Amino acid sequence: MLEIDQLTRRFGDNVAVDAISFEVPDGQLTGFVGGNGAGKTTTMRMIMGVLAAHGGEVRWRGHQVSATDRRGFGYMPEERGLYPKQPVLDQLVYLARLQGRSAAQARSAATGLLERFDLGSRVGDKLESLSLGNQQRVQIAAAVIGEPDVLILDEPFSGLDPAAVDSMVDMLREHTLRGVPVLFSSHQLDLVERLSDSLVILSRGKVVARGTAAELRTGGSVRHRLVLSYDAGWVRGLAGVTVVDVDGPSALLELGPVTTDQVLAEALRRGSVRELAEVTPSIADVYRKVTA
Ligand SMILES: Nc1ncnc2c1ncn2[C@@H]1O[C@H](COP(=O)(O)OP(=O)(O)OP(=O)(O)O)[C@@H](O)[C@H]1O
Repeated sequence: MLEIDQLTRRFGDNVAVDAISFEVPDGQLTGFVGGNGAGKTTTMRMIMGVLAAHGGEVRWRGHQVSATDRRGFGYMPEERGLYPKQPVLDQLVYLARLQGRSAAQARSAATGLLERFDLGSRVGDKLESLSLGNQQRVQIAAAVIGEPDVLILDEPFSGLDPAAVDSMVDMLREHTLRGVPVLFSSHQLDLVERLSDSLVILSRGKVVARGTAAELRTGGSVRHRLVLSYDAGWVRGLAGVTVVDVDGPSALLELGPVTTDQVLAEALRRGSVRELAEVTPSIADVYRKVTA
């Protein structure tokens, strides 16, 4: 398990990452979400040691992470790490050699990955000659080629079409099955909800929510949608109810001490009721609420 404990980073007066703590459990895909400037890239850079922390620490398997540990971490940086003007195969072979593979092993691992990503015919091409989506695949290949102990991926899915996302996720799942903790950042909440075993939501340098998608969805107050055959404005005066929204005959409510039976009875007393149902918030709803 990778543990982030009270990690802090300032740039001048700006506290970009403010004493954040969370875990990236073994064998899990942890989605790291937050708006522009929330501090995701800065956190990942501190995890990788490319940026110094001003407080807190990163622990790997219970001890403070060392440079040697980090050599076993696969990293896809925001600025992407590969050389645009070099052939893709050569770059992957070079990286695998740095991880201690023999020339033959490195070549076979690199070729295997490129073939898997449908780039078998492009191995000799310069990176910059590939489409952006294919460049992205090669960047991900570079992060995983050393069979890393940990994977830190900054926006790995940006620019990928849905089929490419699925094939990347299948590949990442092979690493989580080996027990590897994977932390990936993304702005695509639907994707994060679908892929992640757990989520960490960052806002203005602080962790504002974390847990599985199910925990986050049900952790907040449960809401109910009430749809009437007449105007729902009267619910504003109903004791024990917080009115989130009223739009003509429909209302979104958070029930306090009052029960659904009581709301239903009151609504029926006034006219007919079309619907009273519990509403499960989406991760996007949860995100909007915790980052507001
Ligand atoms: N090298 C730097 N010098 C000064 N300020 C920086 C530097 N790097 C990041 N920051 C600031 O730190 C804050 C966090 O930025 P960071 O890039 O970590 O956010 P992010 O969540 O990755 O955003 P995005 O989703 O836009 O990539 C921002 O206010 C940013 O301007």
